[in-house]
Amino acid sequence: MSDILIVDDERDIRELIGDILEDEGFSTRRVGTSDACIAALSDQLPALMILDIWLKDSDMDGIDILSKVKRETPEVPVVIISGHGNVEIAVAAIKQGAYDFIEKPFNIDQLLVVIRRAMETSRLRRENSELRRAEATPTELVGSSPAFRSFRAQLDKVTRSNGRVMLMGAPGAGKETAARYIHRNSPRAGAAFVTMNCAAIEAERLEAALFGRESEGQQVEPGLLEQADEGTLYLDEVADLSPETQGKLLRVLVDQRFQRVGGSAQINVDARIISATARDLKREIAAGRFREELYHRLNVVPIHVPALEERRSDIPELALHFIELFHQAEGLPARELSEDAAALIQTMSWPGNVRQLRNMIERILILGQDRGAIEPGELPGPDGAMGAGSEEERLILSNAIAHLPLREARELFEREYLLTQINRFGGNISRTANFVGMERSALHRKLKSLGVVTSAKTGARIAALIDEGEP
Ligand SMILES: Nc1ncnc2c1ncn2[C@@H]1O[C@H](COP(=O)(O)OP(=O)(O)OP(=O)(O)O)[C@@H](O)[C@H]1O
Repeated sequence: MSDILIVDDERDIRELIGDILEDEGFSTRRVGTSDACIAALSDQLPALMILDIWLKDSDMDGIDILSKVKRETPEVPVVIISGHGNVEIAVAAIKQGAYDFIEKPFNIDQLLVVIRRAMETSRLRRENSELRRAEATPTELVGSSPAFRSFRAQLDKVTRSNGRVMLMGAPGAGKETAARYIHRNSPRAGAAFVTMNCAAIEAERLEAALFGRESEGQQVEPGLLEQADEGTLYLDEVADLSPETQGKLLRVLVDQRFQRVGGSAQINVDARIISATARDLKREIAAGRFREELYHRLNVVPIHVPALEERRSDIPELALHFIELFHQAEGLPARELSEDAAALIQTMSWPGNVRQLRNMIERILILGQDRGAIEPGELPGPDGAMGAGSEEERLILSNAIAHLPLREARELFEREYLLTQINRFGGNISRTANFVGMERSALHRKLKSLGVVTSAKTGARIAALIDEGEP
């Protein structure tokens, strides 16, 4: 049954609204002050709140309560009751996130219509966001470059064990995605995957968040560790834990059990811990910012998550994957990637890694053409590109290539040189070939042999061929 919290300082109005709603099959809780309202909210979140703007004998008025609710639990829809002549305030409340307002004196039908609509909208919004979350979480890890395959092989190995894993990699490289992959393919897949962002949590709240809370006569609030029982707890950005919270976490890892805040019983849980960091923890330890013992406890199996620059040939395949994802989930146009665009995106710099690529694709699909292949002109300009070949840079590179005796080093420079030139010519293979004095087909072959994919569709196949050709 849907629970509605009614907040009004006038008893008659509270009781009237409450009785009407109960007749309609809703359950209600009724309070007259801001303190009672806050207590009711922390006791249990309602499905909807009806809130009077003016509250006598209260520390907070309706607008203060509204902003607290929208900040802390935005999923609870709030319908404002305003007195006659307070419409301006009610409109301001809507701007702050209230769903709608009803003006006193109101008629019952109008009240019921607003409430039913608010409930329906909030249900749809909840379903949509759950759907989106499910769709935004890839069911597979996309990538077939040698670097990515060796990374995936390491993940596959640890899925079978139960050991703690530390994922180290640049922002947006796919650490959480990798952690979810491990969980989903492990014997723990049937239980929860719970995440805690260590950078976002304050030291005072960590204990309650991690261990939960209980008090006499009140409900027990299980913490993240308990929620992850038999499943996996993902600790994101562990390097950002304050020294104090590092100590607390270490204690749990050592003792393997804990007490809820306010409770006395020892609780044992079986949660696998996977942690992640974008920072160099050894350096953090040397600088005295991270506890070495915690590092060793968490870092049982270290896995490096390769940045996009270490696996450029995966970029077109990932771009196509995101086009398909946004097409399926959001109805955005299902476009192709032109050969030139596929070449160009491999030369760009991607400090935000897969997330940046994903955002770029989303932006292009929203703002760009409705159909046809994505062309280099739709990609971000030189600012988003790798050092786009100044004349001086080109000379340095070609001199280096001309004088380098070692084949491997020569290939490396050649690759960088060719990438720079493709970038400079906006991904246009013909113009690049012309400039570097090669036939177009020869340039294609050369790029393939250097691990640069010139066709998005065949990208995976080519990467596989290159991989097989490697020692
Ligand atoms: N191999 C992959 N295949 C498909 N999608 C991926 C892959 N790796 C990452 N993504 C997508 O890229 C985005 C960023 O990935 P994720 O959140 O896992 O990165 P992260 O390294 O945990 O980021 P942060 O450093 O900010 O915590 C997500 O939308 C994720 O779905």
